Amino acid sequence: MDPQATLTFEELSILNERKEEIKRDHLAYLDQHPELKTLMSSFMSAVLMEKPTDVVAFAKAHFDALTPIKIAPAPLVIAGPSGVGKGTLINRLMTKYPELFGFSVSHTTRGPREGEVNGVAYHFVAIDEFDGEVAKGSFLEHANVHGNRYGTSKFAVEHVQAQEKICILDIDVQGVRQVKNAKMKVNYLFVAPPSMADLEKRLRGRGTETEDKIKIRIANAKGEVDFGTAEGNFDKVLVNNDLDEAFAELEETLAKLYPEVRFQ
Ligand SMILES: Nc1ncnc2c1ncn2[C@@H]1O[C@H](COP(=O)(O)OP(=O)(O)OP(=O)(O)O)[C@@H](O)[C@H]1O
Repeated sequence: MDPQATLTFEELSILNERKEEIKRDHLAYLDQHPELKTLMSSFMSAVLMEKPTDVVAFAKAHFDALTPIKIAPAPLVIAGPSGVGKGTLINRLMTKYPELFGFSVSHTTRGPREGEVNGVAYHFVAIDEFDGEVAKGSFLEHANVHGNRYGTSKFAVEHVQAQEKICILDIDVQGVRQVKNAKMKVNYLFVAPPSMADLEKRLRGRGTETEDKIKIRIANAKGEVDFGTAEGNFDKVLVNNDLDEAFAELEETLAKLYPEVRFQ
């Protein structure tokens, strides 16, 4: 007898829901491991070319001889409220490990400022072109900032990955939500302030914002910290209290997230 025939409607829907959940989980895993497809199709091609009689022995020899595939390092998102110290930590990283990290070149619809070279500072594009790229799904994330559009294209990130560098994405919480929808393996780090009072002190201390802007940033920070510290949103929440300690913890975190890279 079919074992499912004895289940109640409620049990059946729980079972179906569970099956869907497992399917989603499997698909998410496959999305994060594109190398699996390469491995399996290269094995199948080898089998079909050789047509071995002993497939198991052939498989053993095939996988034993495998040299590690160079896998592009996952980009690193560093998010956190304005003034928390993201830029400070990133500068330190870039200074200490200049060859390990890179930045992607963003697209923008704002005009170039003096000295800004197209393709270096930004890809400067017209609004129509920007919208076209949005429609094509070219952007990992994009936003409107003070009337101008900014976006990080997948291609720009892949360009950094192709140089075997970890692409740092210094983006806000809205950007993080968008990147999470893109099917790309990304590591997520959230930088949190020791307290809101400390955050405010840093923003004022930096002296780059007007009082109104400081107020807006502080008001936004609460929601950002809630999102950043919520279970499952980030791989690591780093509290930037003492800068040296936070940097040491950042290095430890990176060593775990990128076991193939040496951080010391
Ligand atoms: N651990 C720390 N202790 C005290 N001050 C800090 C610390 N980290 C950074 N700062 C100071 O806080 C201010 C803000 O830092 P920073 O500009 O790096 O922030 P940010 O997160 O990049 O901000 P934004 O998102 O607005 O660019 C700077 O003046 C910086 O020197």
